[in-house]
Amino acid sequence: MTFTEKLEAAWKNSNSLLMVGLDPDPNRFPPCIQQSKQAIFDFCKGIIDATAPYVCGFKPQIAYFASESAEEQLAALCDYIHKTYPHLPLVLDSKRGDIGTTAEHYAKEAYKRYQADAVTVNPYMGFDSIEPYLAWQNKGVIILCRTSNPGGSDLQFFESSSGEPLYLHVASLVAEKWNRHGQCGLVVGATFPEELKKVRERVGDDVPLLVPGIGAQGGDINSTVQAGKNTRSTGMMINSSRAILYASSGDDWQEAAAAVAMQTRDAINAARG
Ligand SMILES: O=C(O)c1cc(=O)[nH]c(=O)n1[C@@H]1O[C@H](COP(=O)(O)O)[C@@H](O)[C@H]1O
Repeated sequence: MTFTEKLEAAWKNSNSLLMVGLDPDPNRFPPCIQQSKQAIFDFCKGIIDATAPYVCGFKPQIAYFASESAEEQLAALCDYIHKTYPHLPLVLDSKRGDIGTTAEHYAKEAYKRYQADAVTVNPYMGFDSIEPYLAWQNKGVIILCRTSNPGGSDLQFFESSSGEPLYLHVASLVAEKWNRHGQCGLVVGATFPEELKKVRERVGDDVPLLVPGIGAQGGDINSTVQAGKNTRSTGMMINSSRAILYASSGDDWQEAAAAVAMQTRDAINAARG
């Protein structure tokens, strides 16, 4: 099964476009978790089990694991997700970008070491920095396009001689040239619904969009869904990390995370119509 097929099945069978981001910050763990020798694994496993019924997938952000020398815990979590929730896509958020020979190792890191179904990458170095990921034909490559952060406008709005902003140029390159075997997706922030709409119009129904920026970053769910959904009312992995992970710092942290995940999923589904 390819990443795209797994994602389509997850949208359908889970009836959800919500992706839960795993950004474990030990400073924000509930006290009951903090003493554990593998607190990062235990916290993320608790979040995964609490929110699995409401999501179309999970998105671990590698920096939160690597900064705590917890790569082994990340690998164990990825293994846990695949064994316990084999139907849910795992998107490793690592935003790698380098020359081809190095990118081959970044691809192996994502798809072999961490068993990711897809990985986020930075397109700044162009196609030969993306091509090594495409060699893994069943895997997904989610390419940064119009990011959710304010600073994204510093470069992504830069206009080419034809007057087209860079983020739309990236969208066209991906949809028309780079998207071999239907492997590619794009990252577009929920904080920029106008641009999200333009990207969807540019790429059509079949390029999945990873859409961070609701919850903690303040993106509006209804605007996001109206702008980014495809004609099948799917097409998006709408990410929420902090709003779900840290819904409560008390003993009820799992129940609170589950409640926010369910509410978010339901709000997204209400907007899908
Ligand atoms: O690639 C990403 O997931 C990503 C792209 C982007 O433009 N903005 C963005 O916030 N993200 C990630 O989404 C997560 C933040 O989610 P929140 O905690 O819900 O704001 C972090 O892991 C970010 O790295």
